[in-house]
Amino acid sequence: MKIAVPNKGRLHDPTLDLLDRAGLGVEGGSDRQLYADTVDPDISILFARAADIPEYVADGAADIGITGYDMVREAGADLEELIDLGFGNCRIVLAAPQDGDIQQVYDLDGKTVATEFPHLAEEYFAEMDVDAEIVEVSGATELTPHVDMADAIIDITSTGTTLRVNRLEVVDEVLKSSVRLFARDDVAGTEKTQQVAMALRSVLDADGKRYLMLNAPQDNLDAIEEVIPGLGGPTVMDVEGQDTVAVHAVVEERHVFETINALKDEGATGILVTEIERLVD
Ligand SMILES: Nc1ncnc2c1ncn2[C@@H]1O[C@H](COP(=O)(O)OP(=O)(O)OP(=O)(O)O)[C@@H](O)[C@H]1O
Ligand SMILES: O=P(O)(O)OC[C@H]1O[C@H](OP(=O)(O)OP(=O)(O)O)[C@H](O)[C@@H]1O
Ligand SMILES: [Mg+2]
Repeated sequence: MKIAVPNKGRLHDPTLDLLDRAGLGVEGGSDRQLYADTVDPDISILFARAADIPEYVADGAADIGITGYDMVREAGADLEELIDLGFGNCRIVLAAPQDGDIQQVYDLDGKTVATEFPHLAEEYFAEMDVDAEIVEVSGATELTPHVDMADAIIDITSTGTTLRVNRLEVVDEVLKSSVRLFARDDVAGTEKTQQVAMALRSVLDADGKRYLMLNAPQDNLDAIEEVIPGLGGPTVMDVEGQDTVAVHAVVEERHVFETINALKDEGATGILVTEIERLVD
């Protein structure tokens, strides 16, 4: 099984970090390598440009891939989306100079739009029934309206800083994107793919959760259980030869502070809070 992973850019580090936390750490450095092994002998990594990953997976150079949804849509690749990995959140937007003539997409009939996403742009204007000329650029798209190359752009925004600095404003949203795990249809259902998906999901599920351990007086167990919020009932274990039970539970990080205070009030002792690396159901 080969997983295609961004070789550089902003998606590289978070992707390797996520694989590592999922127990699929990449062996050896990843600098400028094309292939790398993981700790699982059956799983290797193919490093590729984020934009090329959809095609590599579709063509069989890799089996599954991690990249932005925008990249998959731009490539027009027919891939199955398995998990939203929750990072690389951004929007592809139509943007035009602030206080200019372009107030809405329909103002672009007969006008020019610069973008690194010509395929998405074609689809978008076809859907809007607007006849705009699309100019493909390979970067610094935000400059083009100021050098009379284009009347508007279709580009990525997340914080909005780049648009603001370039005196552009959003006219319409074309696509919402985030980094996701994709698979070719014929491998989406295999056991190995499902195992990788489960491992990645277990890391996401553990995010923001804490493991709580404590000792509680046996006769106050009901009150103690009441205090521990949600996420499936706590695990209770007898402590031999004592009137005390050990209680373990998974708790949302944001509830830890109030929960500990409430537990103390109910007579809990030896309270331990630890991080959770993975949560497999
Ligand atoms: N500002 C951003 N905020 C959040 N996600 C982003 C942002 N810019 C890009 N992305 C996501 O990351 C993906 C890859 O962008 P990135 O800039 O890392 O690649 P790249 O431009 O090809 O890298 P490089 O220019 O170094 O080759 C995009 O397709 C998008 O899904
Ligand atoms: O809304 P913002 O938070 O400002 O982010 C948007 C910018 O981020 C990306 O560029 P990136 O930083 O990847 O540089 P690049 O053009 O070299 O890819 C994107 O192409 C935008 O220019
Ligand atoms: Mg970029």
